[in-house]
Amino acid sequence: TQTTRPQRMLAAVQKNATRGDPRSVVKAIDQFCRQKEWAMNVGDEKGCILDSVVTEVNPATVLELGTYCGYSTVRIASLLPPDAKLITLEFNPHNAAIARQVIAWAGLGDKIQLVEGASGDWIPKMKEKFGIETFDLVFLDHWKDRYLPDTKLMEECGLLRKGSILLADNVISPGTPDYLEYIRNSPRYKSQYFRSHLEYTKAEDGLEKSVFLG
Ligand SMILES: CCCNc1ncnc2c1ncn2[C@@H]1O[C@H](/C=C/CNC(=O)c2cc(-c3ccc(F)cc3)cc(O)c2O)[C@H](C)[C@H]1O
Ligand SMILES: [Mg+2]
Repeated sequence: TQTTRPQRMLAAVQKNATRGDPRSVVKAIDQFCRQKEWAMNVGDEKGCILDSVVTEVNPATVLELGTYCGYSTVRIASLLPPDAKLITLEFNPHNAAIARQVIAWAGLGDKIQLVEGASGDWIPKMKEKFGIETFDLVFLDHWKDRYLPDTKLMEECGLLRKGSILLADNVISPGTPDYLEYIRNSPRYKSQYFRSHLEYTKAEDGLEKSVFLG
């Protein structure tokens, strides 16, 4: 029977990456997407911007919205300090199952908590279920029309503190107009656009980095 793209991506990781070596997992997925099949991972070019933000913030707590196959999950977790925690939300069970295996192959299981469920349901439970006070860094990469409602929900749930960083993928392609309008005009955020390209293509895309001012 026909395999899915996430399954083929996982097979490429298991074939070409070294167990326990997160950067080789990232490299294997990028090669698969460049040489075999495009997939909506943040990719190598925007990934370098993501790396620089993660390194600069050096977060103890990270939330990722939209795991998909775990590419950015592994990329972020590979740069975290020893006791840091990354919680990633994925509501599609098939994607979650693939991502768990990608994360395991990278050997990052103890840094990453993959929660299978919808952001709207789980953001309000972060404190009680995971003992999280606030997030130092949030990476938004799920459905583009959910960036704004979920950001407002995180504000309401007190999950952002003065200095928390929001990093949003795809603010140009596919685009997140309502989120950009809000975050760039709100006095509660200071935003910066990092121009880049849509993963594995020459089309424009970029990441919006926003600091919550409290
Ligand atoms: C109500 C649920 C909300 N809460 C949720 N809670 C938990 N998990 C959620 C929630 N909403 C979604 N997810 C999961 O996150 C993933 C979804 C990711 C979505 N990403 C894109 O659509 C995209 C498109 C392009 C693109 C660009 C150009 C093109 F031509 C084509 C494609 C590029 C990109 O870099 C992109 O990230 C995953 C598939 C999905 O199950
Ligand atoms: Mg994306």
